Amino acid sequence: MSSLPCIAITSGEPAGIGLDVCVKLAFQALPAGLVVLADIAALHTRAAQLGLSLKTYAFAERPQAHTGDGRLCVLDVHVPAPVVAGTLNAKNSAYVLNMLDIAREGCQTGRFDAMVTAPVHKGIINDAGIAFTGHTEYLAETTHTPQVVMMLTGGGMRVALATTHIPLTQVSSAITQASLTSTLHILHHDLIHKFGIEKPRIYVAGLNPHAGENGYLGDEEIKTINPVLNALRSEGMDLVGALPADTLFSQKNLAQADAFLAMYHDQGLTVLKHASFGEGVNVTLGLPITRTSVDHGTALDIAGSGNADIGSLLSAIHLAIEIAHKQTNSQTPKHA
Ligand SMILES: NC(=O)c1ccc[n+]([C@@H]2O[C@H](COP(=O)([O-])OP(=O)(O)OC[C@H]3O[C@@H](n4cnc5c(N)ncnc54)[C@H](O)[C@@H]3O)[C@@H](O)[C@H]2O)c1
Ligand SMILES: N[C@H](C(=O)O)[C@H](O)COP(=O)(O)O
Repeated sequence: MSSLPCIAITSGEPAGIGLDVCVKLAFQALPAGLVVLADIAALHTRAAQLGLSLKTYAFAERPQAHTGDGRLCVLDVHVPAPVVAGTLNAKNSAYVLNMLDIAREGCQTGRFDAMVTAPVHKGIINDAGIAFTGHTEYLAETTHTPQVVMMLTGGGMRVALATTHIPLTQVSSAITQASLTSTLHILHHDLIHKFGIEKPRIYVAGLNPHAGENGYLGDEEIKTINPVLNALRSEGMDLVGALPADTLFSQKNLAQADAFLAMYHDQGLTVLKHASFGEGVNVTLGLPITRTSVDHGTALDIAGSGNADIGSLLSAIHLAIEIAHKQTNSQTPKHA
């Protein structure tokens, strides 16, 4: 990597606010070269709709430093059907995934140092006949990574998830001793290597009310979670729990935890997004590439209105830059 990381930004679902926040990015200085993947005509149309004077230049090998002077470096990806802000069209779903594939391949070949994703709409991709539950699972599958971990940062906390985009009825059976062990290994490893935390302390939630109340309110803590925590403690991991989820995120614990592990999506993300929505970052741990993302969805209700906040995208880019630098430093041979 040159001293200026090259970050690919996928603009996401074209009917959503991904294009809005990418246009707004042209007016923000950042310490990186940025390449926005989007249909260039759709990007200009959205800029005009927002009343912003956007200039673009085509991506060659490395983008120039992103100075916030109203220009964007764009890798043009053709969108097949007309783009209407706020109105989904399943004919454009393959385009959304195509941008992800180009960014992911670019990270794998070293063309890009990291990818940052603007939001996609899971439903419309499925409507197009493509099974899709999220970027996290899609990038795991397309990089042939058996397990990854979703973690969000924001509001002074990091919250990782033991399960991601599955129905609530499947959560209990999806948490096995093997999956939880692997999740904690990935989380522990990436807190050290991507976040520079020497000895991470991880607070782990139970699954049931009051962490199962000694088995009277559910036995996943006794049968699955606590045996895993005990085994990993004997490997040297600093783990606290399994704790009742309702008091897990107390101010006292926030001050002491490097990360929390929640058992399912809304157990953890409700708390984090309450504290930081609009500034948070979603990062996929365990991937062979660096990927961060916004904390919000496609917000079809405000697409094209000018009301989309760019805060989370900026935070996601800053974290991608930070991780890209850390990865480079850890790969640089130390000379005596
Ligand atoms: N990273 C991602 O790809 C990602 C993340 C979350 C949700 N989603 C997807 O987005 C779609 C819509 O999800 P949702 O409705 O649950 O959540 P949403 O985040 O799109 O919207 C929730 C509310 O927050 C507002 N909002 C969202 N982002 C905003 C921003 N940047 N500035 C100002 N207001 C903003 C919206 O207007 C809406 O009122 C779903 O398909 C969901 O799966 C994708
Ligand atoms: N669970 C994420 C969130 O609430 O922000 C979101 O659905 C995006 O997930 P992917 O990064 O897997 O698309």
